[in-house]
Amino acid sequence: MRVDVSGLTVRYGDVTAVDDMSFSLSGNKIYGLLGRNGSGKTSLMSTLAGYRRPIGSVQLDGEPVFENAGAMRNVCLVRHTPDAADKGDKVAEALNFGKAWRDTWDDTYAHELVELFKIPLRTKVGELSLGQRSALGVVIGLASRSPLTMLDESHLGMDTPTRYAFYDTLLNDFMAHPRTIIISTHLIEELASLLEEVVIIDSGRLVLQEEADVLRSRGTEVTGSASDVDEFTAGLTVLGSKSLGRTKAAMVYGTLDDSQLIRARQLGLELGPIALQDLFVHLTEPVGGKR
Ligand SMILES: Nc1ncnc2c1ncn2[C@@H]1O[C@H](COP(=O)(O)OP(=O)(O)OP(=O)(O)O)[C@@H](O)[C@H]1O
Repeated sequence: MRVDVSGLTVRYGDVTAVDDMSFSLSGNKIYGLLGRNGSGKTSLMSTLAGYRRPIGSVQLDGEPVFENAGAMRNVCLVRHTPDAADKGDKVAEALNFGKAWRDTWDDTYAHELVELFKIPLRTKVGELSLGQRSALGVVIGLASRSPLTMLDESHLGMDTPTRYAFYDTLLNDFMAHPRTIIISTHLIEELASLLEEVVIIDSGRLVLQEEADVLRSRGTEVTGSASDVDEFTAGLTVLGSKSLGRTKAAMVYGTLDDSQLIRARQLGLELGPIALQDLFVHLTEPVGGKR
């Protein structure tokens, strides 16, 4: 499903959560929506799901989503907890709700996932542990097979092995059933290999939208003897560095030109990729104010 956002603003009283944002997603990819706390991710996704009237325009496959039941049936937004379900409902009832609401729902898959994540079907949603509630959200998101599926930090409560099982499951299911999946997360490195395209927002504004590989290629880790690394990185944008004895590794932002690559070779420096997480930190406003 294609997503077109144009001049979108979301306000809560005096607070502008999304500020005149425009972008398009061509669809059928796994997108990472990255942004610091309070940057507007949830507000943006709620608007994409048609939960609030947009100031500006939000179109899914060329149709406005707000007050458009047909378009909304093609969207599944899972937040931190499965809000589709009443907390007094049992898990099985929550799944039935998903099935009733979504034409693309795969009930057999939903029950496979419930088993995989060991979610007790007869327990009330409100009585699940945090991790089980997160897993239920993820089950609803995946089994919905919605053309636009948005997972808003929905895996946050899962422990590490469960999160890794979720990442594997997500990728396998996406490959079998390509659709537009938008995931917001603060655990960027864990998810980085799954993301095909990245949208970074900050203070309600779009910072960049880029293929994940292209974004990664914008940074380089330079490793070698501390003095050589210092010489090489003088005048470059260094995002951070770490030292071990006389060896130093510095993260450099920006593409290196041919002469810099030759110099690196002359100095015997090792050049490697940089973590998406480090680029993200650089591209968004630091804690405490402007860079
Ligand atoms: N219901 C609301 N009423 C008033 N202000 C709100 C409301 N929801 C969000 N905001 C404000 O809008 C801004 C964006 O919040 P939003 O939840 O969209 O950000 P987020 O990127 O999802 O944050 P986080 O990563 O912390 O979940 C914040 O300043 C927040 O305080």
